[in-house]
Amino acid sequence: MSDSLTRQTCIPCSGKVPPASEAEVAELKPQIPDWDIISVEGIPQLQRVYHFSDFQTALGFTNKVGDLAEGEQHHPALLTEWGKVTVTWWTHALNGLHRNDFIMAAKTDKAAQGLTSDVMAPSHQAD
Ligand SMILES: C[C@H](O)[C@H](O)[C@H]1CNC2=NC(N)=NC(=O)C2=N1
Repeated sequence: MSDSLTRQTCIPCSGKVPPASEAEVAELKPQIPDWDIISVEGIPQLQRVYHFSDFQTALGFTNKVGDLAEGEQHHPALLTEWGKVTVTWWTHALNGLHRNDFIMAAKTDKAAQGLTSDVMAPSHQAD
């Protein structure tokens, strides 16, 4: 069993490193079930929208994600709106997805814990 994504750290990534294989994506995606894989101008990206009760909380979360990004030297696109933050991860150097993006998505989920006003699906509710 692989270690949880939140306990892993990003590796420095250059254009020489291959993007995540289909098998790797199939292994990693279930660990971040609330994220979508979208395609922007042919570049696959991980995206999730988080909901908050006001702008201040959304901005606080944005800054938390910014701190995470600086710590790992892997940076997302962040769109902060009233009560809402859209986070998008991909690896610019590869024009695609790398394990680093899945690690950061999992860490982003952890950073959001206790801050969001997302309505949780029953399958994700804690006992
Ligand atoms: C030198 C520095 O580590 C690189 O330019 C990093 C910075 N942050 C990055 N962030 C993301 N998302 N993709 C990259 O390829 C990337 N490269």
